[in-house]
Amino acid sequence: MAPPDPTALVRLLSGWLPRQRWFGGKDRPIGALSIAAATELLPGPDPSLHHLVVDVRQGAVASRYQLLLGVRADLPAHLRPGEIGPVAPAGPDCRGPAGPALHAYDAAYDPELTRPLLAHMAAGAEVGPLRFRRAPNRTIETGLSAVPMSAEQSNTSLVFGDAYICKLFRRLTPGVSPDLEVSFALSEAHCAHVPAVHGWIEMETGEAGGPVTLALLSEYLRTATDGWQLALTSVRDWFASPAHTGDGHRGGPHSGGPYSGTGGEAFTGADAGAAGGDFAAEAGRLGAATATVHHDLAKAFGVTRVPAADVRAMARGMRRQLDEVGGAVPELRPYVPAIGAAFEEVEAGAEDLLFQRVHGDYHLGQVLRTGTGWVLLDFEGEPARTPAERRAPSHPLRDVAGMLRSFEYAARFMLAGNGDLPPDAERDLEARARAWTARNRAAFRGGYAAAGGPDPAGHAALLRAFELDKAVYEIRYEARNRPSWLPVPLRSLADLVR
Ligand SMILES: Nc1ncnc2c1ncn2[C@@H]1O[C@H](COP(=O)(O)OP(=O)(O)O)[C@@H](O)[C@H]1O
Ligand SMILES: O=P(O)(O)O[C@H]1O[C@H](CO)[C@@H](O[C@H]2O[C@H](CO)[C@@H](O)[C@H](O)[C@H]2O)[C@H](O)[C@H]1O
Repeated sequence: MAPPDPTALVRLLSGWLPRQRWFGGKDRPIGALSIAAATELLPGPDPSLHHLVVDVRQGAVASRYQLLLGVRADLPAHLRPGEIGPVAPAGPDCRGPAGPALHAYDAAYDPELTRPLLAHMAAGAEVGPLRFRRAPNRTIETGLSAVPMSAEQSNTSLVFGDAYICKLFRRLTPGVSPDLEVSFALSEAHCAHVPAVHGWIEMETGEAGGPVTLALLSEYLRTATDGWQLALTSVRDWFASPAHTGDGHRGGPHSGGPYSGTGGEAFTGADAGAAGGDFAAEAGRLGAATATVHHDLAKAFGVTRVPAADVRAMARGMRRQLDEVGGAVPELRPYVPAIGAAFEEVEAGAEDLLFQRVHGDYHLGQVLRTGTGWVLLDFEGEPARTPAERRAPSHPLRDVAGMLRSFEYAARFMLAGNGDLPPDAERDLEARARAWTARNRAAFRGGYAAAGGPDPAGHAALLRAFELDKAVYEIRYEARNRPSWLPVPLRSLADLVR
């Protein structure tokens, strides 16, 4: 089957792309869209599969996305949710419309078309500029069908049988993806806290920085549950448990125990440790796993002594982001002076620090609990940062701050979901949310320090600045991507700037 008429496709993609969860520029209109590369992966005749690289310009911002484009004469019902629209096959000169309309759709949802990706990786195939790779000393079982994950994601992941998960990066950045680079290095080092990497797909572009990573194939952890879901279950359980004060009955008190607010996070009153679904032991183990991964990252990529001048520059970078987000999100403005003061404190007290590769966008949705322990995922860094920023070494407490924020997020998210409550009930839940957050943050910090990570208590100003910087990032992220979530990070600012 001939490839679709590019003019019609460009028009359809301009309407379809902004509706996709993974499209990063939803807050700006598309100025121009063009197809930078098209590779026929399966000629068909029906269906056919094409790999597209699409360039999008929005004002001064240029971004690049990839798409697996399926084309069929008839679109079965199960593929209709991925429909992009009707296209005519390209004419002989590849421009004019010719023949009856065909259906163009997102082929990530079509197991018939995604199955060959696995076979290509196993064989180390090369199709046009696309290179399919198998990791050294790893096997890839072929013939498995893929089911796309339903999770809300920045990318699209396909689960092949129950053996592999293949993440198709949606937004492409020059060179090797930090996710592949870091996951592969840790997998080769047999780090127990990352899934094994089995293969990847890359594209030769001739640009500096080497081939662009298109996809990452990892071991699928079938029985794992993600940290966000586990944390929400624990908060829900704690919110629903009968009122008690942590004075010893119902299995308490935990207020004198190891997770009772070490590191200046004391809480009183409601005892979050007395609820059935207590998460603190898991939070402690997660802290320890994080310290182990930081240790393995330092071993694999090295450690750099960063002079105080660069630490000052980092604090000024935080200030710049604060001003940008404050300009775009009016609700942040009342907090700008206090947040700015925290960044100035780091700038004023700057000293040399040891930097290394870190996770970069660390939160409860990036960790899975398997039967044997915690596993870390998605070493891509924050989607809104430049590739150079994502790859740059940083202080490991940046990740600690990300996870501390995430405990706060889980409790606030559950709080926000309770609608209008009588004032007493609202006060009670607010106190419970604070108690749960304090307990789990303390447990995580304790586990991290005990396993050899830099002691969070010894770097209080730096950790606070990282947390505030993350909160500012989250406010921009939510304003752009999930406006109904904006109150979640905003409401925690009052506590954070106290
Ligand atoms: N190896 C794996 N085994 C099981 N589930 C996984 C694995 N990798 C990712 N997942 C699931 O897919 C979700 C999204 O993965 P992630 O790498 O964070 O993608 P994205 O970059 O698109 O956010 C995770 O939250 C997790 O639930
Ligand atoms: O898509 P990614 O996982 O790479 O990360 C982006 O999206 C995350 C949300 O899906 C966002 O995380 C924020 O929400 C989480 C709950 O959904 C919460 O656990 C995090 O603490 C909070 O930062 C992340 O910031 C963003 O980069």
